[in-house]
Amino acid sequence: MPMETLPIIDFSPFLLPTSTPQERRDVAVELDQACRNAGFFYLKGHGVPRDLLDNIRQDAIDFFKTTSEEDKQRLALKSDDKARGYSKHVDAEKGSHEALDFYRPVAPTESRCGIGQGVNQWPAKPDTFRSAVETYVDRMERLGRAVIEALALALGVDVKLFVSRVDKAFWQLRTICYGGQTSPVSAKAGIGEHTDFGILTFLLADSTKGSLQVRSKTGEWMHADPIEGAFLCNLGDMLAEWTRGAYKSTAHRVIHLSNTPRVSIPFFFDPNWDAIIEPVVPSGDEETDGRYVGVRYRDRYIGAMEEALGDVEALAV
Ligand SMILES: O=C(O)CCC(=O)C(=O)O
Ligand SMILES: [Fe+2]
Repeated sequence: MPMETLPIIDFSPFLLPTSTPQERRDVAVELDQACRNAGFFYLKGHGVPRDLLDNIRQDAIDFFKTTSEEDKQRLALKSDDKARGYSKHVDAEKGSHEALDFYRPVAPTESRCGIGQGVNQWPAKPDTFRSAVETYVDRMERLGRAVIEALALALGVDVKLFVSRVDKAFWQLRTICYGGQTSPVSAKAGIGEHTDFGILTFLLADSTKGSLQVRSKTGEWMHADPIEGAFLCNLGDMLAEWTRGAYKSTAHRVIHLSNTPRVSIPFFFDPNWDAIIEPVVPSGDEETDGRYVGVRYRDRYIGAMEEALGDVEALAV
């Protein structure tokens, strides 16, 4: 299936204070359609300044290009939190990659930290990395809330209720590097087929084509190449839960075959750590109703992380 089948949505009329209610509604309807059909769309006119995108992308590229193994290991995930820091995922079948991950800080609730609880570990170099991440995250949280408002408008549900579940979003910012493939291919670079488990993912990536693939409605894999200046967005399992499956949390994977590395930066806009995610749309279909009974986001997150951590090579204590 050609790439054009993923919709490209201009979000600017929703953000502009001068837009009419109808113009805002039109954007909301476009988003709603994309969420019901592909579960993936490109978002342009998002209002995140270009220099913020360029800065974080360049710092992430520089980090992976110049950081020694020793310095990476100093940033390795801590054994309690298991979330924030550097990790190398090695999986011969699904593909391998390395990542430096940042999360909303969460204070430990018990005497010792648990999974997902802790503070970020910042690399010393590039020295602009921390401010690039913090400025970017601040803007991305605003964008995430604005998209949620648009979806609430389209779904005809209480905006305040929707926003109250994401106003302290447990965001995750991953910086990922897929190694360049040598010939013959030694360790396959990539990430196995999965759905994201949060609400919305906003992907920023370098210009590499042909690596990220999305499962289409008919079950075929299609490439989702970057469009400069636009985010590639997809929905996570929590949004499917909210809408009783009307919105699709679509499977995707990365198979990176190029001989140069690829750097990608997904921003995961997830619910508040303690949010209970219950469907917000009325039930209608007796067959599917039983499947959407509500989940506590934190429980879902911890379950998903325990599974994902199976292929992490080393954890620091
Ligand atoms: O690297 C990419 O393009 C996608 C990464 C991804 O799907 C994920 O981290 O959940
Ligand atoms: Fe993903």
